[in-house]
Amino acid sequence: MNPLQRLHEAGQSIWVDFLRRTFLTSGELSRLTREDAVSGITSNPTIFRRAVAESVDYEQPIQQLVEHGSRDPREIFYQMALADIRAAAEVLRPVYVQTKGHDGFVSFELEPRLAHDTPGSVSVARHLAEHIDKPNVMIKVPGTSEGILAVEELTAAGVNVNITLLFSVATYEDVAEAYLAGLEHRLAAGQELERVASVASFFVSRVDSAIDGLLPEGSPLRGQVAIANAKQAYQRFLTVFSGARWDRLARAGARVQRPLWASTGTKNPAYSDVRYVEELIGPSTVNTMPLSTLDAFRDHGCVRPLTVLADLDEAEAVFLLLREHGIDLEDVAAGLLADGLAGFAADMEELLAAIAAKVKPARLRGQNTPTNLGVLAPTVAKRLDDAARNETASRIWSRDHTVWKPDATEISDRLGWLGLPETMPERTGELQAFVRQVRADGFTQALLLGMGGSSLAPEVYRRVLGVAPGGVDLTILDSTHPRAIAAVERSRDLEHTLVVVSSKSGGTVETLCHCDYFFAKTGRGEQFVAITDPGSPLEALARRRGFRAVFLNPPDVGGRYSALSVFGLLPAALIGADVAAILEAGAEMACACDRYVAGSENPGLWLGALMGEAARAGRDKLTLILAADLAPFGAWAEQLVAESTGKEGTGIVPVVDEELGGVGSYGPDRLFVALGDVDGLSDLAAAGHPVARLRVSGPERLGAEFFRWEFATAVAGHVLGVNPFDQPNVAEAKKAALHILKERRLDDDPGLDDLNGPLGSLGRGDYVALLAYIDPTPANTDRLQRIRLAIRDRKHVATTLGFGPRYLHSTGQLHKGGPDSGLFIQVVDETCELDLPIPGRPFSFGELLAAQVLGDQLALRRLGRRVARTTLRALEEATL
Ligand SMILES: O=P(O)(O)OC[C@H]1O[C@](O)(CO)[C@@H](O)[C@@H]1O
Ligand SMILES: O=C[C@H](O)[C@H](O)COP(=O)(O)O
Repeated sequence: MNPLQRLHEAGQSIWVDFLRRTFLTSGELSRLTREDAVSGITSNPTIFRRAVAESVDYEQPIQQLVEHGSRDPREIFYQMALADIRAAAEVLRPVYVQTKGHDGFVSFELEPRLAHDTPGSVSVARHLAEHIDKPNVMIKVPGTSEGILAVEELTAAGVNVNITLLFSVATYEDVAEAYLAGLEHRLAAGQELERVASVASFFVSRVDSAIDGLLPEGSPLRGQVAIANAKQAYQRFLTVFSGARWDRLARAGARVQRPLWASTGTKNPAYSDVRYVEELIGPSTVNTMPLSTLDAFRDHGCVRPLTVLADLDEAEAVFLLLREHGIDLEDVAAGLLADGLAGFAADMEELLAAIAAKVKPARLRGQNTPTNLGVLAPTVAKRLDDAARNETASRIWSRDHTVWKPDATEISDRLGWLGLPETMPERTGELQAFVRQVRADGFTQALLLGMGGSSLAPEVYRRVLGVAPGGVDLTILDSTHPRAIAAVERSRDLEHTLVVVSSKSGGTVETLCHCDYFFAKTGRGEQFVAITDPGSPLEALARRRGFRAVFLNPPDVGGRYSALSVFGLLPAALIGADVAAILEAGAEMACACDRYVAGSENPGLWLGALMGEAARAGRDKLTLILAADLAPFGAWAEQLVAESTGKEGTGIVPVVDEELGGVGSYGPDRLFVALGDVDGLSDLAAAGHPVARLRVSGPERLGAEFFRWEFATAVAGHVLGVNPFDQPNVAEAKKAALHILKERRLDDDPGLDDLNGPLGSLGRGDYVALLAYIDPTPANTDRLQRIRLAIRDRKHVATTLGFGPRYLHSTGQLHKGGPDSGLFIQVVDETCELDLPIPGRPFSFGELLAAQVLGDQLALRRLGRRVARTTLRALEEATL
């Protein structure tokens, strides 16, 4: 017999304080049970943290779980850990059977966050016990006062409990009392007692570590207190589990709650490495040992039976002396409990972080491949360090509004986008069923009416993905130009067109006017569907008019953050896109942006830090260079970035669809971000412009890109110190336009301007925004694009192009709230012979558009911004 076997013979159960997958699968545990009389296992968050972080055992299981759709590190942890616990329970089952339920247990610890939550502990422990579904499993509950209350309830419910983190004899007694009370409940209820088992994990070596530090160097008390403390606990055990009260329970089949000596690995190398085993040998006890202690004891452990009962007088003397030193063991125990919980909590967090780092699927790894961040590299690196220190990503995921502003208004109720990849899969069935019915009812086309956040993502889906077999063709209308409306109307078979009215607020004037216009044309509610927030005026209108359906979106999702909500996904479903795959891609990116993924590994955090720091360093022209198959994504990202960051006099000016030029075309105010496969950036990088490349593996990855940019924009807002979820200046132009219409002030229009002055005013760091209130045809777009490039190359300033009123719901916020560096050139029709009335309104579409031109001009002028009005032809003459 080796010393371990002799220890077993002396009445002590030997458990190992260790767990790892290969420990089970290699047959090692099984060998230990055969050769070393090992009869149990304990685990805790530290053990799991080390198992995952310090071995390769979990690489493959994690990848497999990810492939099966698991994303959340916590969920992955439970899947893996519980699989291990079950497997260990199987290995130990023969012991359990042979000992008739006395031994052969595996312990799994509750998360430390439940330590002060009795109902939470009870419910999670019961759930775990049911879920693991093995008779020889114990759930570990900490010995806090709330934990002890849970022990009573759990015992009464027949759950095996291992009470952990016990340092004080008084607390030990409370624990034993809770166990007895739990058994008595069972007895009173006529339930069996025999299958209920429990151990009380009394920690040993940690007590010496704490007390030794309080004693003077060379004190003979050093290294004595932990064992004396445990011996006292054993004395209490003998008392509690004897006498009439216990006998009554024992007669009904109850098992004693065995003291388990935990923390028996020697921490102080000056002490014997088997000290906390040799000194505490006795019947009805368990010693859980780390593998090193197990090996040491097998090698040179000495079994003197009943050491736990030896030298009790000395133990008493130790306590007296301790008091003379003014050390209160109860205080020390309380501190050790608090430290123990904090340590396990930290290990749990680290464990989840380690899982998250492995979860990130290979295809999202290395997403951030900066060609050359040049001058920005140190500031971005510093920002990422700060983010790690301040737990920025973690706080964003915890929806902590103070990441942005001390006031929660329009922040706390705007963070729903973070959860969409997780929550929206529930609704895909509903969306697809709707589309099937629409098709079955003969609709072959769809027309989406919406502005900004309610139309830009649908437009990206439609233009990037096309219409799949089984989908309906989708057109988006976000112009009030009469010719654009007439063109849309002409291009479709209205009778077979489903009209999607999309507005979060349900009060956007353009959308409601479009809705009235097309409703008057068809008069059939079943041709219409609304997407809106619960309780909006559009919901009421849709119900009044008998729309075919009303899709209510979660109200905590802001318009420009709604691509992965119903606002984006219903239109995507209509064109036959694989909505589940879009969300899957979004979920992968959400996972890559997780709180546990730090620094440059976190695609959203990294991009946000880059955009924000670039803007702070004067490189506020975020120039997006998109691969051809992703080009339509630019308009969506433009709204997201501009409307989110352009406020309080700061902001990022997104520059999209500006053809790539030579090095000389650009000033030092640019940051280039390339998406997908694009060439031609090396010269810019070589010339010192910061250039970042984001890998996108194909259009089907749109869901991931939406999420990446949303997260990045939220981070950029944090870096700039603004609230990225409001749009405080949008109302100014809206109000002005409605006032003009109400007061019939269209005749006050100041007319056209000479462009020489404004163009001559352009300086370094400025940008020119072409605001086109003309028909947004491809031909007009081409002409405006040529003008942009000419201005850029001649004046070395960034240029943007937006059609009105569409841009009002996108970059309009930035124009008014952002930095005062824009020159705004409104491009209007020379004449417009066509106008369209709006049913039930005292103004036409032509008048609405004219009022919007004037309204925005007034709003810009009031803020002292440079604004000029011209026609396309005059602009060509002035610039080409
Ligand atoms: O979805 P709604 O409420 O019609 O709003 C459309 C757009 O208008 C804005 O509120 C700006 O006017 C955007 O933020 C929004 O995306
Ligand atoms: O149940 C076992 C305990 O968690 C373990 O023994 C603690 O040991 P430590 O003090 O070495 O961390």
